[in-house]
Amino acid sequence: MFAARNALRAGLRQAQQPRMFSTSAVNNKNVAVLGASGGIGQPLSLLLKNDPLVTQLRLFDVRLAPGVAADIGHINTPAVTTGYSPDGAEGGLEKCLEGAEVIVIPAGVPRKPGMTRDDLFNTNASIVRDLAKAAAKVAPKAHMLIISNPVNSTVPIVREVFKKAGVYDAKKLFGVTTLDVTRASTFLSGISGAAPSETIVPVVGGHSGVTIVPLLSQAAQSSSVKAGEQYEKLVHRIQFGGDEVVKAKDGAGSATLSMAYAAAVFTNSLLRALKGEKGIKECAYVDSPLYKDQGVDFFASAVELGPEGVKEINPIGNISKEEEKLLEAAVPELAKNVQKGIKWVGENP
Ligand SMILES: NC(=O)C1=CN([C@@H]2O[C@H](COP(=O)(O)OP(=O)(O)OC[C@H]3O[C@@H](n4cnc5c(N)ncnc54)[C@H](O)[C@@H]3O)[C@@H](O)[C@H]2O)C=CC1
Ligand SMILES: O=C([O-])CC(=O)C(=O)O
Repeated sequence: MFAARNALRAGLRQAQQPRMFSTSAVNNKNVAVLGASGGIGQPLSLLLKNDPLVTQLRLFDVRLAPGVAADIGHINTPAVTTGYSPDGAEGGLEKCLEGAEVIVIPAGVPRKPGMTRDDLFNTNASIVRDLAKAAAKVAPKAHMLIISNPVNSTVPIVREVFKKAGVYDAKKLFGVTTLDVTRASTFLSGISGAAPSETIVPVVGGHSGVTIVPLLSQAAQSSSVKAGEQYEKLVHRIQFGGDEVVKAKDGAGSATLSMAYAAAVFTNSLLRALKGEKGIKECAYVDSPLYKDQGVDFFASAVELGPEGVKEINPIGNISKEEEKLLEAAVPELAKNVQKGIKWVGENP
């Protein structure tokens, strides 16, 4: 009977431990989420509260952030959670950003059916610019993780804001493209039957339609995909996975839960690298030399993360003829997206 009771207690104790991310290291990381009350922001904040590497969790939104923080703050994990709104008692955006080491930005409007990510530019460009301005002022050394679409253009906007403020560090700016990698893994494992955790597909380029280039030939399970129709359908599904969710949500927005998961995974990888863990790689959209000669200042590829952020940008590696064609289509489109962001913020500083 005692044995049974002890087992129950042990089980409960285990159930009460924060799970999902593994680490036992002591840490001290201050993470801010801007746009924390939204479809992505809320589950992302929940997942970050469950990440033992986060010790301070600062939530900002133009609405509801103190409420979200009060709710999440009751979870018995170490992160001390505080909510900030523009006119709240805790102080506004700048107060939220004080001391932030990692700033994750899912603020902005999502797509509705029939829209492209680029259709969000007019609304989201100024939201991201203003949040970046505050970050450049209050937390200039923070790592910036940009989720707001169109990522291909919002990330260059953040760079220009930081450059103008004289605080730009290319190693610390990331467009979060982890959802593309997550989808590629899920969809390929659905075909091959291998565990998703063992199905790793680098996805390079950018984060919209044809700029999303899955390098299926580099996955261990690549031979399970038949050349021709099956390959083309898989590539299309990875490139347009976002549309699948937008259509299914039928006007109520785009991917939020899978995106929150993907951003929490990326943030955890970065936090582990910042505290010195070696050999951590993620695909991310970064200031990259790979296609700069073609006007593409930012490009997603596998990046080794280190204590300063980007440690090394890996080359694309060996790719198939099909993937070469996908890259040929992606690069000019990406160049346009990058230049659009730079031009806009130049005219709207
Ligand atoms: N990078 C990626 O892979 C993905 C990016 N996204 C993008 O993420 C963005 C957010 O999507 P959802 O969370 O679904 O939208 P949502 O509308 O549910 O949430 C956005 C939140 O941003 C807040 N917000 C608006 N202006 C703000 C400001 N100036 N400061 C702080 N907060 C502000 C809103 O109050 C709202 O709570 C969209 O642009 C969407 O396209 C979505 C999925 C994947
Ligand atoms: O499709 C969208 O608009 C949201 C997004 O970026 C994604 O789900 O990949």
